[in-house]
Amino acid sequence: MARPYRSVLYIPAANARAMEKAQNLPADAIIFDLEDAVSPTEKAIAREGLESALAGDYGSRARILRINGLDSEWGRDDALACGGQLNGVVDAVLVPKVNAAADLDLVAGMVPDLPLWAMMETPVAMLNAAEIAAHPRLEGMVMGTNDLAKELNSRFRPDRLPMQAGLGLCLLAAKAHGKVIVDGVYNAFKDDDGLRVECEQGRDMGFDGKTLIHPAQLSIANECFAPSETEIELARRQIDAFEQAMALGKGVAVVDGKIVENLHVVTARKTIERADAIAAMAG
Ligand SMILES: CC(C)(COP(=O)(O)OP(=O)(O)OC[C@H]1O[C@@H](n2cnc3c(N)ncnc32)[C@H](O)[C@@H]1OP(=O)(O)O)[C@@H](O)C(=O)NCCC(=O)NCCSC(=O)C[C@H](O)C(=O)O
Ligand SMILES: [Mg+2]
Repeated sequence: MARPYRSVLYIPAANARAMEKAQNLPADAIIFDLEDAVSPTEKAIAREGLESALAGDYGSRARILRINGLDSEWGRDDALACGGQLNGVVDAVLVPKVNAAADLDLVAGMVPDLPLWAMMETPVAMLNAAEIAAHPRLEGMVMGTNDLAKELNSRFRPDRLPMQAGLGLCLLAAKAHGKVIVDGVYNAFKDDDGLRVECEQGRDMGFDGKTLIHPAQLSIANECFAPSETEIELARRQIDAFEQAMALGKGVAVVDGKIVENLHVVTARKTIERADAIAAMAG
């Protein structure tokens, strides 16, 4: 059963209180951030505190550590820590500003045992999305829409029109290679309506979930990226109707006036699997 990634919460790795609090927050995954959310003066101290902080009880929440880039003065030590003392308390390593598959090779060499994730947040990464997604150590992609907007000199719009090309290229690449992909953050963390619009857009495009910056954003992401009761009920009826049609020697069923073929049953089964995985996580 695939693990859900509806809500992926960033926490600055220098914020001990927030890291402890997260052990009881309803996030599917947590990104402990050593990069942008931690000031240069705190980076080494934050890294040193992670071994005990991450050994806390995070339950079934995936613990993903975002390291600094290898071109920074901290990145190499971050990566070596993931391959050393943090191995065992980290579930995956998130590499910022990946431009090409070769960037992942460098981290893979320093972190032999953990799955890698890639921040997709530069124009060249959008153009190289297919080779990045194909990397054998890559488990998932995270859209970095703030950095991408900065690089593109694009504006933030509710419809995210300027982002669509990049989002689409990364989605296609992730899906083609069977990798997880989560959408970028919504900066206005007190604007629930705006967050919901962006979650629904990302969900409808095919993203697995959304990265978040504040606990107040969790419930909306969890709701939007989970199958609704109506969708689960429809999926069950589609499966039943198709099985009955097959038993009668037919290849097609009709539910609520719409055709149901084998491919729709595949989607219906995925809906039920997602609902079961979410229920298993909650239980
Ligand atoms: C945005 C914040 C700085 C706001 O913090 P604050 O003013 O402290 O918020 P609150 O007072 O409302 O906090 C209430 C309680 O919730 C806890 N809290 C806050 N944020 C988090 C969190 N992210 N995880 C867990 N817990 C959190 C506070 O500790 C309060 O607890 P209590 O004391 O018990 O009341 C802050 O939310 C924050 O720092 N968010 C994360 C920012 C971050 O990580 N940014 C970097 C990642 S985004 C990025 O880089 C995008 C990407 O790369 C791109 O390019 O797009
Ligand atoms: Mg970024």
